[in-house]
Amino acid sequence: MATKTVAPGNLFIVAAPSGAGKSSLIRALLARHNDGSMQVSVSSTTRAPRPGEQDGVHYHFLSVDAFQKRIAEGEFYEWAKVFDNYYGTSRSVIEDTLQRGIDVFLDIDWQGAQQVREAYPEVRSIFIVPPSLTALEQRLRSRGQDSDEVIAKRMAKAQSEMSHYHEFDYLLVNGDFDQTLHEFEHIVMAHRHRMPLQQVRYADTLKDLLGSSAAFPYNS
Ligand SMILES: Nc1ncnc2c1ncn2[C@@H]1O[C@H](COP(=O)(O)OP(=O)(O)OP(=O)(O)O)[C@@H](O)[C@H]1O
Ligand SMILES: Nc1nc2c(ncn2[C@@H]2O[C@H](COP(=O)(O)O)[C@@H](O)[C@H]2O)c(=O)[nH]1
Repeated sequence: MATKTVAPGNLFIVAAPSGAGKSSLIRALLARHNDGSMQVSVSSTTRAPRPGEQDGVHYHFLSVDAFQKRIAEGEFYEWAKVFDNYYGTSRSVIEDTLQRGIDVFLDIDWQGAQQVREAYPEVRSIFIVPPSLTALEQRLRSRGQDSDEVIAKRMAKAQSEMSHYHEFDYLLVNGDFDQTLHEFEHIVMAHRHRMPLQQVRYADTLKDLLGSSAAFPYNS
């Protein structure tokens, strides 16, 4: 019997200065598409878990020795040192997941994004910025999970991280969360269905105008 071939999934990078809201946006998008068609990659890190973070769910928490051993064994698709800790994406998980036709989101920094673009030119990358530095600091504080020292370190790095925005395919300003989520979803759906962004943006209007004859795979 012939085996059914599955079109590979799409790979997306979502990067932002810490606290701009990329994890929240990915989480919200996945909640809207909870049919198993998309997944966020669980990175490995040497950072200490935050309160409530679970090993294998939020990150795979590793010692520095274990992380370096994995670097030497070529287990990471990309890795980088961010805020004095190592972070990396598992090669086998990404390749297997894409192979099964599932879209994968990488919540990674600009250094990792550069490595992924080299390895996988088809990747689409989205950069998220906050509406202001004041809002960024407020978000880091309201998240309530990092010490003043950690927040100061992340704020000190924010502008140099944002200077890489032009390396990305799309830029989103995360002011109003729901609005940004909509824009994020439009980008993802346009890429997934190989449609021009405008066509996906006007999906609801076209559905109203054309009714059931509008062949839209996109449910907003
Ligand atoms: N548009 C928004 N308006 C107000 N608050 C927001 C918005 N988007 C996200 N937040 C809040 O900002 C905080 C930081 O968001 P989140 O953890 O998603 O950031 P992040 O970019 O993933 O940070 P990190 O890189 O440190 O993981 C959270 O408390 C989140 O609820
Ligand atoms: N290059 C990579 N960067 C990563 C990865 N996983 C997370 N990150 C980035 O690190 C910072 C800090 O994250 P936090 O959880 O400590 O707040 C943030 O910019 C993440 O996007 C990774 O696998 N590779």
